[in-house]
Amino acid sequence: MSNRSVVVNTDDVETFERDDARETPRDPRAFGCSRLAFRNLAFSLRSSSGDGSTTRTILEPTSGTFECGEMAAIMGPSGCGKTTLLDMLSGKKTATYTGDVYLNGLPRDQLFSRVTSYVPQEDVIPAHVTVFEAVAFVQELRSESKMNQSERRAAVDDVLSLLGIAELRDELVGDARVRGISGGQKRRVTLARGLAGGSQIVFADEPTTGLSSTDAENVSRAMAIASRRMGVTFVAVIHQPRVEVVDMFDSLILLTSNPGRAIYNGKFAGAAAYFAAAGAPVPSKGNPADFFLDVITPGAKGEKSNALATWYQDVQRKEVERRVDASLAGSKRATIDVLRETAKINGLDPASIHPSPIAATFLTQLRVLLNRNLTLTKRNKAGLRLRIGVSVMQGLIVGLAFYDIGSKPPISSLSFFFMMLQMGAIANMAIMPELIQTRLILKLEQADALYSTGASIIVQSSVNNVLAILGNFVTSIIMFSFSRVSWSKFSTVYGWALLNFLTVTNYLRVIAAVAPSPSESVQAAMPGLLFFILFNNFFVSRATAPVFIKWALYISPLAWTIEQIVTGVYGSNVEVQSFYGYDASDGRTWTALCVLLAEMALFQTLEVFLLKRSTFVKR
Ligand SMILES: Nc1ncnc2c1ncn2[C@@H]1O[C@H](COP(=O)(O)OP(=O)(O)OP(=O)(O)O)[C@@H](O)[C@H]1O
Repeated sequence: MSNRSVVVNTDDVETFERDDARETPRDPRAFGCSRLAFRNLAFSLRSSSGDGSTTRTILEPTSGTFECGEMAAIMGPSGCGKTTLLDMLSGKKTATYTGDVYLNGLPRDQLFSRVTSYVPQEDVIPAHVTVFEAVAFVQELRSESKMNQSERRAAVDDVLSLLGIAELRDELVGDARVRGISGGQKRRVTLARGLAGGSQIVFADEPTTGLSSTDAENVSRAMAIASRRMGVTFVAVIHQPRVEVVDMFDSLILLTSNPGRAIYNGKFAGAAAYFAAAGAPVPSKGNPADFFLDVITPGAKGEKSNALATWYQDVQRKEVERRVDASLAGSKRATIDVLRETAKINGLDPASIHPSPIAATFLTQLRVLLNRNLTLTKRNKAGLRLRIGVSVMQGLIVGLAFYDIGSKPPISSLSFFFMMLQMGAIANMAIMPELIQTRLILKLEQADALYSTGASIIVQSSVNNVLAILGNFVTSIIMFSFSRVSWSKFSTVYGWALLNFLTVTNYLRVIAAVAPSPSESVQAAMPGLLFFILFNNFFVSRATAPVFIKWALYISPLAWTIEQIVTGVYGSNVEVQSFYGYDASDGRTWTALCVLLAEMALFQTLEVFLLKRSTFVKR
């Protein structure tokens, strides 16, 4: 539960010794505590070629258990299925697999993500938030209790201290372009986010990979402290660990590859004796983890992977099955009961814990997301400057090209109005890459049940739309001033241009919802934009369009917008009327308004639908 108050000293991490980790007393009840069991988790890939379909086994059926507060490592050679096993355990695997996972004696339910969190290999945190804000964001959204600001701050500071990053609280997280904290520190921030959410089980994919040995040790030490003090269970995929890192773990699942199979599944402390009994004694010198990996890596000198896999089946498998049976025979608690029990222990009203996969109410989700979005926008000064600069430049270039067009015959100002609409579409294309980049963060956060797709779309589209509208307004004002078209026409022209702008924006957001990458999004948007641009009552009008394609003019937002601008500005001009093939009495203002609003709503709905369905993070 997030109202946990972890009493630690800031220098805990420095003074923390390995033996402390094992002996530090903990009271898991206050923090909530869950156990996990899994039976026969297996994953295969089917592929069809000319000779029919073939199946490649990635991981053979594997079972095991994790007790409350256990530090469990999953190790093995590259490609043996470590991440696959972690993803299946955490419920993050998107591909089909077989086997079962049980939480507290019952099959995983839809509240599983309220008591677990997943720390991915990459640290996906917005660059412009501070370390404190990054952690507070998760804490606030996953919090089960109503805390005031200072309690909240204290709870976040506790977690930062626990992970030894309290002194970084006001530093920006950063990325390749924004100066921020180091890779090892960022790993600890990601772990802090996992813990701040009150997770009882944290799944971590290679939390120490790519770090200096000191950083790797600090990260695993931080996990060990959280595990002992808060009863958090860690299941972590570990690569080539140093002795100091290995020593933090209680248990080990060793897998070999081709295909992925279990070699060992038990206490770390018992592994050496087990390997000795299996005919692979651990040398007295050196890191036992290195030895285990050497001896189970197919192709490595002296490896015994097949013999050890057979040994596992003959000797240890039954014992592991018995552990699974015992775990399933123990007390059975549904996740909602676990959450409510923990709430009660912490002095909260259990009835206030609602059985939804997302802990925060919709209003809280909106508020927290809006706060972050505004903060990020304010801090990204370079981005803001670019937006303003581009808007002004666009206005100046088009304005100069159409200088004094207002004093020319009406028919010649049509291309000016058309360009005004075009500018909106171009400005929108520029923000698509940004939309797609933030989409990855949103998707990962949604997978951790921090907030709903609906809440993120509402906040993201409103903040983006306000900025885009402001930029478009600046461009339009500059263009209009240069054109010297009468200002009395501005509200008509700009009003319709704005509606068109929002419709096209929503169309582009649909594309951004499904496009695999920023560059592909621009390509994918082209056919639709071309359609709008071509069937716009300007290049192709009702007077000139072939009969079989006239319908296009009835669904293109640009066609309706240009018609309304032209009838609004030059309604009684005969030359304009004959060019377009309508007369001023057509007066289809309400129809145009309804078409544009309906398309806007349709695109918005499509975006929500597609974002909910699509899995950008394929596992
Ligand atoms: N959804 C999937 N679709 C296709 N292949 C997959 C999928 N999931 C896993 N694999 C394949 O299964 C194999 C094992 O992958 P996994 O990431 O679990 O291995 P690993 O032991 O974690 O490897 P490494 O240590 O190199 O990260 C790889 O060949 C991977 O490409």
